[in-house]
Amino acid sequence: MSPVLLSWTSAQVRAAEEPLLASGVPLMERASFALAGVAARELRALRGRVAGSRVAVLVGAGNNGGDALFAGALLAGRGVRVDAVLAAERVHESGLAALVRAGGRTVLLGAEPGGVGAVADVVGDADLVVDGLLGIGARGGGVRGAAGELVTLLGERRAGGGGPFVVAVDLPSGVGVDDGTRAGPVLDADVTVTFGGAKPALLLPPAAAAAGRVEVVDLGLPLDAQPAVVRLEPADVAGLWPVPPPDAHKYTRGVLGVVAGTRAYPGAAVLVTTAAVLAGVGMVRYLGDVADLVVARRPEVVTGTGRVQAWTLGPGVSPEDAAQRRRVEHAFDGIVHRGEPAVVDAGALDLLPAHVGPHVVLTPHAGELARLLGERGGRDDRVPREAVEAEPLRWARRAHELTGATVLLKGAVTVVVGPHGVAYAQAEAPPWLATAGAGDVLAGLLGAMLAARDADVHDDPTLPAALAAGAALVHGHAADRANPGGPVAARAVAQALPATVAALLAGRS
Ligand SMILES: NC(=O)C1=CN([C@@H]2O[C@H](COP(=O)(O)OP(=O)(O)OC[C@H]3O[C@@H](n4cnc5c(N)ncnc54)[C@H](OP(=O)(O)O)[C@@H]3O)[C@@H](O)[C@H]2O)[C@@H](O)CC1
Ligand SMILES: [K+]
Repeated sequence: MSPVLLSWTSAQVRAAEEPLLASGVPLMERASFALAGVAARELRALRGRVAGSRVAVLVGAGNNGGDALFAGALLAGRGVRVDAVLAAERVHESGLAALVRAGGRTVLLGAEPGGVGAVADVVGDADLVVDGLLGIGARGGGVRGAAGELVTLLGERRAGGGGPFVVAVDLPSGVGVDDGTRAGPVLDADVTVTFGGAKPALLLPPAAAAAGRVEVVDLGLPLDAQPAVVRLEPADVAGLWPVPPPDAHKYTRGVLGVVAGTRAYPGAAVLVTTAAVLAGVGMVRYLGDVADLVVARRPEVVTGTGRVQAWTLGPGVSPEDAAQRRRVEHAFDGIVHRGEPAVVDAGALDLLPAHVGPHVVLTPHAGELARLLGERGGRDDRVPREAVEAEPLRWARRAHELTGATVLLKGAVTVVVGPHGVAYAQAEAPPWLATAGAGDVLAGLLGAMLAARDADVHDDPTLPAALAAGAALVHGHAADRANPGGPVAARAVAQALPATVAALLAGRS
């Protein structure tokens, strides 16, 4: 078992398994053995024993159902009472034979007196459910037919706090495998045992929330293509963070220009500059109307124009404010003509030039992304905020296509897309981080990273996406460090940055 870091699409997984299957490698045997091991471990945790417990196995028409049947057979062989619910007339033949041989019982969904409701009662009374309805062969749109009804009934039980522990086979059934959508009945899981490598749905919102804890079973698949979606882990931060060399001085560590805040929203200026200073940028140059307040709060900040390596533009800026608007537009000059990297947030999103490069990182939330798509795209791009939330990867990609920028879409899981198909999904943010000013801290933190690594950003157009994902990770960890498991104010998140970065660099986080 390894942590979930990389995910591959169903097509990539199929391509990787093909040569192994052709040479007779028993992939299903390995998969179902590992699956049965996880189920047995969970039963022991739940009931204190394996033998004598009750497991319901949900079996779809494909190989996902085959995995579940073989695992069911192994569990039956260990004294578990196994009831297999067959959701299709034809299921994996040798899996079914193995289950029956081992003493498992079967019910055919739809043929039972009492209908789906009666089957839901049997399943609901089990200690543990093995969900083998759909795997990478799922076509999306949720689980269809009677199995979909069963999934809905089981979901209602879970929502009511009841219902058995669910172990999903490969994926929670019903999710969009490659796009992370949940557009119909989905069986939410406590644990997902996924084979070969993770799939995008296990990392991407909104589907990822259905997966529970994800365990990857290594099947030795030759997955050497670029992963579809990546999740950075804490150990990756050291490779991204601009650790100063011994001969560093403030200019080599980067100067970040900040256009943020107005008299009406002065707090954003303080939060952005505080975060950038505490993230260790060489120098912050603040441009705006609340310089006195900024300097009073952060005496390290300088004011007035001058050379910068990167920009953070937009927090607390209203495009109607003529002076701030001019400063943002002036900064875009350097960004477009000299290639200075930039974070473009909030009010500056409305002032973005028609086309920029991936050295510009947009940091919208779903509502802002919907607005940007509506203004810059065609008729099909005019979607409400809810559509962006339902398919964040798709719409972040679309915004990248339309603008050329790297896009960091904020949410409970933050999605980042860049050029050449790179995509990240970071889930570190505790729900407490959904608070005013948290985005300003992220914008300052990411600006500091871009300022210090501006030369590398010129050389590698995919680096801003990695830095943005790294910033999201650091941001989430800082919130946790500021107040583990409880409410947190944006300023406290900024103040936690130095210790958070030190812990991540030392491998203590
Ligand atoms: N990767 C690996 O290395 C290994 C992979 N293995 C396992 O194989 C799994 C993939 O198996 P698979 O290809 O047979 O597809 P799977 O998801 O079981 O079902 C396809 C069936 O479902 C149906 N169906 C589709 N959408 C539907 C919907 N919304 N609602 C209802 N039905 C729907 C579809 O019907 P159709 O739409 O075509 O009419 C078809 O009949 C994989 O996830 C893993 O568990 C391991 O055994 C070994 C190692
Ligand atoms: K499944």
